[in-house]
Formats: sequence, C-alpha cells, structure tokens
Amino acid sequence: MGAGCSSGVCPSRKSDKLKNSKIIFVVGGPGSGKGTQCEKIVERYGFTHLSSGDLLRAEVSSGSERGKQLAAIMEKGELVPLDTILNMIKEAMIAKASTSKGFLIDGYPREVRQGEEFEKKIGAPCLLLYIDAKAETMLMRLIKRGETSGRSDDTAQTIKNRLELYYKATEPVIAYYQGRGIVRKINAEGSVDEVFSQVANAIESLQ
Ligand SMILES: Nc1ncnc2c1ncn2[C@H]1C[C@H](O)[C@@H](COP(=O)(O)OP(=O)(O)O)O1
Ligand SMILES: [Mg+2]
Repeated sequence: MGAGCSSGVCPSRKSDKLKNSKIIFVVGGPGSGKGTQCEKIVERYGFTHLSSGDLLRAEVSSGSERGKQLAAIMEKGELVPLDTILNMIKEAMIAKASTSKGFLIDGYPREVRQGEEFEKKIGAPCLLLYIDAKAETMLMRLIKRGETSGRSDDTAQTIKNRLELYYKATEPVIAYYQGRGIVRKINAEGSVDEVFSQVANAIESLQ
C-alpha cells in the first residue's frame, strides 16, 4: 500500500486483484432501467452488480458521519465527490474479485472525469451498455418508483435536477466511449423483457 493510504484500499493504485476482471459500464438516465436490467443480467450470467447509488444509500443508512454528508448531497440530486464513490466501488470489487465472473458498474461514470479516474485506478471497461429512454419515460418511471421506493431523491424537483445533470454531465461519457467502439445502445422504451433481449445480445457478443 502506498504512503497516505489509511484504509484497506488505496485509490491511487491499480489493484493486481482486479487486473483480469471483465468490466461493463451500465450508463443511462435516472429511471431508464439500469438497476432492473442489471438484476436480470446477474440472474442469467452471474455477474456481480455494483450500483453506485446503492453503495451510497447503504452508507447513508449506516448513519455514519460520511453518510450524513452524502445524504445532503444526494437529496439535492447532485454528484458526490469522485474519490468517495470510486473508493467505495473499488473496495466492493476487490471483495468479490476472486469469485466474480465480471462486474456490472451501474450508475458510474456519471461524468467523463469519473471514467478516466476509474480506468487509472481500476481498469478499462470492455463494454458500455447505454440504456436509452426518453426524458418523459424516465420521469414517468421515477414518479411511479417514488410511490414505493422511499428514496429521498424520487421527488419531482430532484428528478428534474437529476435529469438535467444527466444530459449535461453523463451524455458526454457515452460520446467519449463511442470513440473506442465499446458502446452498445439499448432502446429502453419497451417492456423489461424487450429491453433485456437487446442487453443479452450485447453481453453475448462479448464471449
Ligand atoms: N422497461 C421498463 N418498463 C417499465 N418500467 C420499467 C422498465 N425498466 C424499469 N422500470 C421501472 C422499475 C423502476 O420502478 C423504475 C426505474 O427503474 P430502475 O431500474 O430503478 O432505473 P435506474 O436504476 O436506471 O434508475 O422503472
Ligand atoms: Mg438504479
């Protein structure tokens, strides 16, 4: 471990444990269906699903001081500091590295710099699944999810902020990886199964 690393994981170094891991980025707007599709991928292909949002929400639920700071940011629909989320993802990946067939990184990168840092400190993705739904579709799904999710960010004003931030910060991520030829665009307007059949084709094109 390098100097200055007090936790078990040093964010400034690539981990040997992860160097042969298959990494898939799952990118799309809030409510596009990333989590839903990842669950189905796990069921069929046995990959490890790491949702940046779920990792953060777990930290918030723990009641830690860090969790309290994160909660304040997330309630506004803003992005949490890059190092915080990258460390959490890396820790979770290392914990599963010896048994995982591959990692679905859901909800990250949210901006191009997050992608660059991930590659420096963890590794390169072999596929980016771009879960593409119209703004009205995402809005409708989120409002419906908000009725039962208990998520503090599934409210009308926060949803609006998250959608705006998605178009401004995250869409450039797709263009960035398109240049490398690893983006598979998935039309996410249909039913869960219709969307999944496209997702499955993209995953199978990897093997
Ligand atoms: N293809 C689809 N058709 C209808 N509803 C869908 C859908 N995919 C997901 N949903 C529902 C499930 C959730 O209540 C909501 C948002 O899905 P999600 O998987 O939580 O999205 P994300 O993780 O991208 O924010 O929409
Ligand atoms: Mg999600």
